[in-house]
Amino acid sequence: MPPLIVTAALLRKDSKILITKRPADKQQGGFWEFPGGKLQNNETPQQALKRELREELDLEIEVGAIFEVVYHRYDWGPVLILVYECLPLSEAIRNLEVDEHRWLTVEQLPEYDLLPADRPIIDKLLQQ
Ligand SMILES: Nc1nc2c([nH]c(=O)n2[C@@H]2O[C@H](COP(=O)(O)OP(=O)(O)OP(=O)(O)O)[C@@H](O)[C@H]2O)c(=O)[nH]1
Repeated sequence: MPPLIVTAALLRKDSKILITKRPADKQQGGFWEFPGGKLQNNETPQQALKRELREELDLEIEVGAIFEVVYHRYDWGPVLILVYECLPLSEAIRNLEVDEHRWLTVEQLPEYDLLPADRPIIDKLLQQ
């Protein structure tokens, strides 16, 4: 089975990174993650990220360089996660499709239950 292509934003502000909590009723609900989502139809990854951040958080972003690519097999199938460096273009965030959001230092990330596929991303951040 080909992997599900997913985009995720490494959104940085004042040396902190944004994580969001998946709603309980969603697949893998209750886990924290880097905001983003699946690629739709003809979208580029950058377009998908911008759309997802708008839908989930009412936030406009600038998408920068790729930070990491993660291949992970869940029991329901594989995902390929494209993680991009991103910057917020405004201050306010609304929890439209997420339960909560937090700005964390890299050191705080391991204290949160992030999705299993995100482990290599956290490790890379900790190494830098
Ligand atoms: N956005 C995001 N997805 C992740 C991360 N890590 C990870 O394993 N995933 C997986 O990638 C998939 C993303 O799907 P999603 O359900 O969030 O995407 P979406 O918003 O387009 O979904 P929907 O339109 O069905 O609600 C999920 O299976 C999720 O488990 C992450 O850090 N960020």
